[in-house]
Amino acid sequence: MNDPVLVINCGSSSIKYALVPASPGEPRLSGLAERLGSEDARLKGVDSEGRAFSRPLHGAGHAEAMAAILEGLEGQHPVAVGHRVVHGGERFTRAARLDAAVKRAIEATVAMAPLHNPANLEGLKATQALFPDLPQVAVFDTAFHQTLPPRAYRYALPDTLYRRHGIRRYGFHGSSHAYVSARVAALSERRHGGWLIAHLGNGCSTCAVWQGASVDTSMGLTPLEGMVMGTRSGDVDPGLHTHLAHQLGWSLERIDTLLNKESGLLGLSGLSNDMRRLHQAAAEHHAGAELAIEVFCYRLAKSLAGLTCALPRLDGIVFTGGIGENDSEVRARVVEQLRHFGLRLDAVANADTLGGREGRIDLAEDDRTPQLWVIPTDEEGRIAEETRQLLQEESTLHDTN
Ligand SMILES: Nc1ncnc2c1ncn2[C@@H]1O[C@H](COP(=O)(O)OP(=O)(O)O)[C@@H](O)[C@H]1O
Ligand SMILES: CC(=O)OP(=O)(O)O
Ligand SMILES: [Mg+2]
Repeated sequence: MNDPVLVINCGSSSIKYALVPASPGEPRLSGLAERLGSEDARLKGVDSEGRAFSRPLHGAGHAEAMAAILEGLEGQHPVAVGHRVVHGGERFTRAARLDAAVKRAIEATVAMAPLHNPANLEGLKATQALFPDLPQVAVFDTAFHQTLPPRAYRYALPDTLYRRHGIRRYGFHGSSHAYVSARVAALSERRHGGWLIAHLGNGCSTCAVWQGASVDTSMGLTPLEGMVMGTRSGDVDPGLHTHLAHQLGWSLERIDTLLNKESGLLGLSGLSNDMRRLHQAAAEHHAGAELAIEVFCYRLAKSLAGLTCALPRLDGIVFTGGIGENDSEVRARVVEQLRHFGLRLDAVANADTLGGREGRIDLAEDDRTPQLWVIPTDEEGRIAEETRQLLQEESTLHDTN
């Protein structure tokens, strides 16, 4: 493998990794350490011979899991490490080399991404200890959305909260929205027009992209705002907090846990945060699962309809993430609820586009009907690319000085 970049995406209870080679055609080593901190912790992935593996990690935390991941990468020689960092505040409009000041800035945003940034910092620490000589780069989820205009990023709150405390919409899943919007512009003759992206994984967000730049997005100050997610509520009445505190005596910590970990698909269904499981249960008429899927689709359609206001022209909608890439039923239901936009779903292509395949799923024949696309996201590829770019620019700068 030539000059690969090791990409680390440290979540609250998992670490995803990929060794991304310089040439796009070459295979990648990749995997996932999941359920960290529990007895069921496991490491799964694909080894250098392309064989799938899965082994227990028995109670491993982030540091032990990272050591196990690196053990599996023995004999590989990454040239750099690119880290996904979820919150970069207003300071980071692009990737940054990890030095002490950048680390302090990431620490300062922990309060705004409590599920994500502490885990990202754990990942940084572990890889720096294991790879002290490699350049490490932070690639921020928020950076792609730094092009939002004030009408999209300002909340209707007193000015000082923004000016002094940075309270505004930041938006997340930037590497995914950036990759997918660039990919659809390369695939469609409509190029860098007006696109809506629906990133539907465990976290879900929508984004309006005009001429390659993010102009509005559903997530906000934190990755809790917007759509229904696996365990996150998305939008609720902001009066809910006071209501729960006054009427039920709930603490802020309790409310935070409710909204981040016990809500969304899990809360509505009372069953699972996993969309596949919900479809199985809905097929057996589980009322909670049916309701969870219905609310999920309706809220997604509503979010996409709202985001059309951010675009001078709607060229199309792209679905991505585990649900967006695989769930033809969710796609069909969302498209049906957006019928006012004249969308025409190709039911056969929709049913066939699964399992990491990209393609168009509409029957639009004229140039006014918005197109519909499925494009598997590649956050790791994008993070590796940005890491490489930054290091190349730094070395060019170095050479000319
Ligand atoms: N074939 C499928 N049909 C429906 N949903 C799926 C399918 N495969 C994966 N998913 C759903 O995708 C979600 C996870 O998405 P993913 O992008 O892998 O998450 P993450 O945000 O952790 O990267 C889960 O809700 C899972 O059930
Ligand atoms: C920001 C965010 O929601 O990320 P994830 O989907 O990885 O939880
Ligand atoms: Mg994913």
